[in-house]
Amino acid sequence: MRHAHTVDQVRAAEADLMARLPEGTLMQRAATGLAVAISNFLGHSYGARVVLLVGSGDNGGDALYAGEILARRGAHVTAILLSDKAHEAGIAALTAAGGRVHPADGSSTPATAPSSTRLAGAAGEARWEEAIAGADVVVDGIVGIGGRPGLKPEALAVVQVAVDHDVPIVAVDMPSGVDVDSGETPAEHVKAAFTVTFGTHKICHLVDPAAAACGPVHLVDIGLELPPAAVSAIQDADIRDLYPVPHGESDKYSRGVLGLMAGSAQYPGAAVIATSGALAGPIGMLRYVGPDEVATAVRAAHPEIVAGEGRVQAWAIGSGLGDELDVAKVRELLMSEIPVLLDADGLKALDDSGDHNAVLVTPHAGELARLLGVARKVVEAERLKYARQAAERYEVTVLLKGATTIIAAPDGQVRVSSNATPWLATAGAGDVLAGLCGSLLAAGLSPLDAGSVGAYLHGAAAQLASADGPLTAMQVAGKVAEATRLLLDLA
Ligand SMILES: NC(=O)C1=CN([C@@H]2O[C@H](COP(=O)(O)OP(=O)(O)OC[C@H]3O[C@@H](n4cnc5c(N)ncnc54)[C@H](O)[C@@H]3O)[C@@H](O)[C@H]2O)[C@@H](O)CC1
Ligand SMILES: Nc1ncnc2c1ncn2[C@@H]1O[C@H](COP(=O)(O)OP(=O)(O)O)[C@@H](O)[C@H]1O
Ligand SMILES: [K+]
Repeated sequence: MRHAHTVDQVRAAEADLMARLPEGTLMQRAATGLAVAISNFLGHSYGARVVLLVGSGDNGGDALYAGEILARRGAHVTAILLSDKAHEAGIAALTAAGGRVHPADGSSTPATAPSSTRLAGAAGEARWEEAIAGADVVVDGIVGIGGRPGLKPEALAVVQVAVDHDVPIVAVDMPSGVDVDSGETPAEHVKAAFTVTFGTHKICHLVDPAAAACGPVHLVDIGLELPPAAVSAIQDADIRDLYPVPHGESDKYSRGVLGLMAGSAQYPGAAVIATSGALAGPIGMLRYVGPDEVATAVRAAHPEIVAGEGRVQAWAIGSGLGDELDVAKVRELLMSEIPVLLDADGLKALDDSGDHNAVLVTPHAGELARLLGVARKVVEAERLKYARQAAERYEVTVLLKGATTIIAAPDGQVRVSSNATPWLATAGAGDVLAGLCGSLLAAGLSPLDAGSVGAYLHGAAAQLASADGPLTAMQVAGKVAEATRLLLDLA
């Protein structure tokens, strides 16, 4: 897993470590990692044109010290101060290494800047706009974990010049302006080509919409000792750890039997597609329960299935169920010992009485909004918050679908999966996911593991099916086995 911590957790860990190290050590570690990442990105340091956007805090300090390192390796480094306050020692270090310092108001000397700044500003001739327009890279050291969401007008104006001239922006710790602890982006923010962060990931690196503004995230180890993560992102290696691989003693029953209630006269295809997803998962057998004509269609597409009720280890209920939903029956199943996955129409059977065993629900933002009685766009803007809220209120594990899929358990654990391709946003893709996650539940995984492994395999299969082009839901299902094989290293 890739772990993310809250700002409070990071500050506490930093305070612990700083108490044991000489002053400035952590910032030097951060700045060195940042300088290395920038020079790797550029392919060279000598002669590179680097512009630093420097805010009032230590995030700007990181940028200034990284600028110093790059300047000593022959880069032309210009710092633009966006605040009257800036990291004085960092400014002194940069100017001593030959870097230039400008205020953002177009003059060459900030009236209230430290004396070291004024000297350097007088030496620097180029106006800041020209410096940005001609830069190979702009370093966003405006704000870090101490930042409030949004950019002040002067910062926005400077960032806009970089955007207008297509200059890539490297975010220090995170793109300035995003909400660090929620991944929300309620106001203007930087959109980075990549992000260099320190000590641990922060929630904004893993949760959209902020995650999308980070680009690839490089983690620099600065030696922090951290508590359990607030949010974790599932990775390739986690599939090897969590996937229920059959062994010599396995038979079709012990591998798990899934009961599927999906499809209707109106949406018969959903049952066929969900079955494809389920059979591509780890179960030994699938029992389809639904209208005869849909069962016939499912059997025609998948002769492996068994139609009709029988013993199962989990239920997947809801994809394309339409008017076939039998709320009383579903509620009865929810109260049994058997884990249940609820998707699409099946979500209508959920109540917040807490009278149920292990439940995984798989809504998209619109369905989650209906469950919580809020507008869809509100959920889209605060995805983590609402996934957690629904998990707590309904006492179920919530898998919120989207470019980044969030899986929130009622005990507060949160995982994310972000390996999907936008081509996956196609009708029926959710049915494949419901079948696959149901299959993992039936094979014995907890709702949290079933949701996170299912979402990750679904994303990996979509990448294989897409190869950067269009795909259909059935093609995604058709690639789940190959994705699983690759991730389990059985290829
Ligand atoms: N604490 C440490 O030991 C380390 C901190 N590091 C760096 O320090 C950063 C945190 O530094 P700080 O705590 O100084 O906080 P920031 O550098 O995030 O800046 C906070 C300052 O910015 C102002 N501010 C807040 N929101 C703003 C906005 N939207 N627009 C403009 N100004 C705004 C605040 O008034 C405050 O003075 C980290 O993100 C990381 O880059 C690293 O050097 C690693 C070690
Ligand atoms: N922009 C996106 N990038 C990557 N994956 C996405 C994106 N939008 C949606 N998805 C994924 O596509 C699937 C769509 O599921 P869903 O909305 O339930 O569709 P349907 O109900 O038609 O099957 C989900 O797995 C979701 O996570
Ligand atoms: K930043």
